[in-house]
Amino acid sequence: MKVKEIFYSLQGEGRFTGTAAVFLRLSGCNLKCPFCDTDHFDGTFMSHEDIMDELVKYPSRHLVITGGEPSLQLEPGFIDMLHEYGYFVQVETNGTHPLPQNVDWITCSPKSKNIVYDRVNELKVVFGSDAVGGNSLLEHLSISVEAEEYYLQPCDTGDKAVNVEILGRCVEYIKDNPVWRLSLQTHKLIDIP
Ligand SMILES: C[S@@+](CC[C@H](N)C(=O)[O-])C[C@H]1O[C@@H](n2cnc3c(N)ncnc32)[C@H](O)[C@@H]1O
Ligand SMILES: Nc1nc2[nH]cc(C(=O)O)c2c(=O)[nH]1
Ligand code: SF4
Ligand SMILES: [Mg+2]
Repeated sequence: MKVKEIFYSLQGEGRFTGTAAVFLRLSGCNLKCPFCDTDHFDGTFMSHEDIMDELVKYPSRHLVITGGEPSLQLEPGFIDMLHEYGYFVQVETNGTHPLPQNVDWITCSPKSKNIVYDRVNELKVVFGSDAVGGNSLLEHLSISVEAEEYYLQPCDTGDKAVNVEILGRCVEYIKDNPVWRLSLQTHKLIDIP
């Protein structure tokens, strides 16, 4: 697989915020979101065994596979291998391409109408970027995806004043639509990876 980076941190977003987690960031994506906060372009080709050797150096068995778009590279056999080593496998996906069925937790953050899921574990919608239609991206995309948990994550625009304005609207939106919960990118707040 083409790997951008492997690192150890706390899950900063959504349901497992604050959980010590190993991150496997895979290279490449099929979308070009204008607000994307991640460099996922180059990378190193690694075998499943090479990746496993890196992951087990860290004590947590919560693995977050992200990217880029991990669904473009993940195979069920690799998830089986992770399970044999005791990992709980959470995957961050844009939802445009199916994931192996043996993934433990799907966190879907849609940006396109072409979503292959009717239901995921966690829906995490980026909120408030003009580039994605302002307030409710889901309404903008006119898709419906069911989930166990629903999060709105204010868009990090890189401009503090704009971020504050987006956060204010996000809070008001959640107060009016209480199925949603706030997901802050807490790793950025405390300056960890
Ligand atoms: C970099 S993406 C990689 C996984 C997958 N391609 C996706 O989009 O879900 C990881 C998470 O960061 C979120 N994200 C990306 N750019 C963001 C930004 N500027 N502000 C807030 N969240 C952002 C995405 O929506 C996604 O939930
Ligand atoms: N700490 C931390 N938590 C995260 N949760 C999802 C991330 C991602 O880039 O997918 C991410 C990330 O980049 N860092
Ligand atoms: S789908 Fe995810 S990784 Fe790809 S460009 Fe959008 S936010 Fe970035
Ligand atoms: Mg990130």
